[in-house]
Order: sequence, then C-alpha cells, then structure tokens
Amino acid sequence: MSLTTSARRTATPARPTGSPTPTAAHGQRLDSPVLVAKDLSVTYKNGHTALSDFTLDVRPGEVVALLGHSGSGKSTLMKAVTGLAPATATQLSVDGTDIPGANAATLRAVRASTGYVFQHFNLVPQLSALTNVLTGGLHSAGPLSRAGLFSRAQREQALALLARVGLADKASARADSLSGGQQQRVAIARALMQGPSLVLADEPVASLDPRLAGSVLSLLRKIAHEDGIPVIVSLHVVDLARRYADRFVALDAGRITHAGPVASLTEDMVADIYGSPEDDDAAAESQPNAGQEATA
Ligand SMILES: Nc1ncnc2c1ncn2[C@@H]1O[C@H](COP(=O)(O)OP(=O)(O)OP(=O)(O)O)[C@@H](O)[C@H]1O
Repeated sequence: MSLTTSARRTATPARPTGSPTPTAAHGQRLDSPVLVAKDLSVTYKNGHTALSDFTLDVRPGEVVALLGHSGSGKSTLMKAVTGLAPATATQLSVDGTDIPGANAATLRAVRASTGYVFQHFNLVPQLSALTNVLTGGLHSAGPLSRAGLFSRAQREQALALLARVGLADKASARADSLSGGQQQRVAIARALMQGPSLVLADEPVASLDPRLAGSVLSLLRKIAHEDGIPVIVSLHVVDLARRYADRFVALDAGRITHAGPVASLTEDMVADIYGSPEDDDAAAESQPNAGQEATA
C-alpha cells in the first residue's frame, strides 16, 4: 500500500456514529483505519513505562483529541507511531505498515508520510513562508530540489497550500516576521506538502491565544474532514477538544481512562481526567513543588 496516497484515496468525512460503513465496488472498506494500535506499550531505556496496553484505531477523516495531564503519555504515543519510541504491541501499523521491527528505510518512509505540527511551529526562521512549505516536500524531491532548486510544480503546490491556509500574500515573508497563528498555518501547509496519510499535532495551540487557537484547530479539522487525512491532536483545553475533535482519548500514567465521541465527554470525566479545582488547591497545599512533572 502506498504510504502517501491511501488516506486521500479512501477519504471520507467523519461519519456520525452508527451510520453504515461505506464499501468500494470491489468490497474493500473505504474507511479502513490509517492507524491501528493494539495493546501498545512503551518502556523507555530508564525503565519508565510511559504507555501501557493502549488500543486505538484512527480512520480517514477523523480528528482524535488526546487529553491528559502533562506526562500522561500523549507525546510518547505520537513518537511510538513513527518508531521514535521503543514500542511493543500486538499490532501497531500506519497506513498498513507495521512499525515495530520495521527497518530504517521503512521508518523513514512512514515519517515522510506523517505530517507533524508542533507547539513551537519548528519553522526555519530566516527562510520565507514559501521555502518553509517547500521543505515539507524534500523527502520526495529529486537531487535538484535537495540542492535548493525546487521545481515549478513544487512551487505551485506550495503556493496553493499557502493560499489554502489563508497566507497567499505572505509567501515571501520571513517566517520570523509572521504571527504565531500565521506560523502555525505555515507549519500546517508544510505538513500537507508531505502528502501525509496521517497528521500528528502535538499541542499545536498551546502557544496561541484562544482566537488563533480556534482558527488553527478549525483548519486541522477541515483537513481531516475534507481531505480525509486523520488528525491526532494533543490538547490541554477540553472545550477545544469538544469543539474541534470528533473523538477523544484520555490518558493517565500511560493508560486510557476514558474514550469516545467528544459529545460523550461529561464534566465528571473531565474532573476525573484533570481533577477538580478543589483537588488542585489541596495538591498545592500539600506539595510545595506541585505542578512539576512527576518522575514516576
Ligand atoms: N526519552 C524518555 N526517557 C524516559 N522517560 C521519558 C522519555 N520521554 C518521556 N518520558 C516520560 O514518559 C512520561 C510520558 O511523557 P510524555 O512526553 O509522553 O507525556 P505528555 O502527556 O506528552 O506530556 P506533556 O503534556 O507535558 O507534553 C513522562 O513521565 C516522561 O517523563
């Protein structure tokens, strides 16, 4: 199975729970999962188990929000998916490619077909928005492109992506001259330039004010729903998960504690996931260093 095209080939907008599964003329399910994680565990070299028995399928068109305290294992999941954390699993596959035991070339291909969006954007500050987007296509580029001479087709694609994220007029602006929200949009365009089968967004709005956070998450949701590229996004703000995700998975100490459609996320669950304000007060009183990450 192609690593770069299958998600768009099978693109279907997120369906309401319970609606029938579409099938292609030849009988293949159109919404077979892009990510399959079954009994996934990650134990780091120091012996710390950051993820335990994690099971999740993510299908084309879905936005899945990861919730949980700092240190609950959200980033570890994203690393495991691309072979960057030591994983064991009954099954862990991306777009049909098994991750555990994959050789270096296979992992490179999986990473090249996975779009990343980070909290701090990770753009090259002195390069233009356009060049930053073009770097997203470097893995599939020929030798000329790697030397910095991008083809006309690549430039047109990158410009079209900048237009899609609302930044057509900023193509030649230096990345470090853009606002945080604009930089995150460039980062999303760069991820799309990869032709991803999956987008992993690790706290993509943690550095943005609420209005910009909404516009970035709305863009990610559009990409999932319109292009069928599934998005896994870690968030610390439950209301944003409710507004922009289809499903949520809550982690505590590497284990799933709650999961389901965002409409099923109750206040009791939120209190269970993050604790109530009273819990915070009690913790602050009993632990002078409360708020620092537990070393487990
Ligand atoms: N390379 C590593 N070696 C050992 N332990 C690690 C490593 N990376 C992460 N951990 C530990 O694994 C646990 C989960 O970390 P992870 O970064 O996945 O949490 P997180 O939910 O993404 O947190 P945050 O919301 O702060 O980003 C933490 O206790 C962390 O200290």
